[in-house]
Amino acid sequence: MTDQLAVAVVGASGRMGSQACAAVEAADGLRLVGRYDVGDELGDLGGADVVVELTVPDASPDNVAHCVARGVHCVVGTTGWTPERLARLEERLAQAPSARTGGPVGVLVAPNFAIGAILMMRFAQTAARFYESVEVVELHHPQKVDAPSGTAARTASLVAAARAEAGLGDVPDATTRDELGARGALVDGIPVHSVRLRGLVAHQEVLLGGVGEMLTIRHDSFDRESFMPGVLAGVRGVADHPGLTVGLEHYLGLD
Ligand SMILES: NC(=O)C1=CN([C@@H]2O[C@H](COP(=O)(O)OP(=O)(O)OC[C@H]3O[C@@H](n4cnc5c(N)ncnc54)[C@H](OP(=O)(O)O)[C@@H]3O)[C@@H](O)[C@H]2O)C=CC1
Ligand SMILES: O=C(O)C1=N[C@H](C(=O)O)C[C@H](O)C1
Repeated sequence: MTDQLAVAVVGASGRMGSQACAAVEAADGLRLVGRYDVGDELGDLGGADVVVELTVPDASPDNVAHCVARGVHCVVGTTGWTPERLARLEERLAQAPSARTGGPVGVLVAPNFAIGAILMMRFAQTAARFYESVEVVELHHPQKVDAPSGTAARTASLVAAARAEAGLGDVPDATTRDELGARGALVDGIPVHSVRLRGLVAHQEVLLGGVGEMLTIRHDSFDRESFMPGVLAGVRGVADHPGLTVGLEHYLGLD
């Protein structure tokens, strides 16, 4: 029993948090030691070695700071981690005490835990330099509070970086009037469109256009079960990845 990894979930009553609790309880070598939700005192986190953080963008940075200050590794699925928030977290990690399990603290911020979504982002990154046009369409359940999705924002950033590295300029677009915002949000210059529809879970298309052709890269999460192997991979791997890691791909040999 003692060599089991102790895991606490923050946001434990939520759609993702409740499934993460069940996945941890069912996993070999893991022990669920705490469930925390809004209004709960995080305190010593039940003696957890690793916290899984699945709350809301406004709460996530403080929850993660609490874990880091106590030397507890953290696997973060919550969205809203802007470059500025990530930079502040890196500063905190540089001053963090050693983790309970030995060595420096690790934090994984994973915009998406589903393997297919990680591959979709990687494929889009690879394809980006070959296409003049690219747009991202993300489609989610209507309970989602943030737009665009963390996955879409991350995809757009990765694609924009790949385009810049290849010397591509702005995506072509003759629009001069868009009072209603019909052309979507621009993330690092890439248009991102958010759909909220009853019946959906989490879906994304990356549309890449060239002369006379189009490539569509699509991923669908039909069930939140699709995120759980990634959550568990994060929990098991975070102690071996000190400091800040953004994206589960870095735990999966996709570097
Ligand atoms: N990385 C990934 O693969 C995935 C990431 N997500 C992201 O995870 C996050 C959670 O999603 P989802 O489970 O659907 O959302 P839910 O709203 O279902 O769950 C969020 C939970 O966090 C609780 N909560 C709110 N504030 C705090 C706080 N300060 N401290 C502790 N708990 C708090 C909420 O309580 P209450 O309802 O009482 O306010 C709720 O139980 C979102 O940011 C979402 O985008 C979602 C799916 C996959
Ligand atoms: O809120 C959700 O549901 C999801 N959130 C994450 C995001 O914003 O990218 C991951 C996934 O898309 C599901």
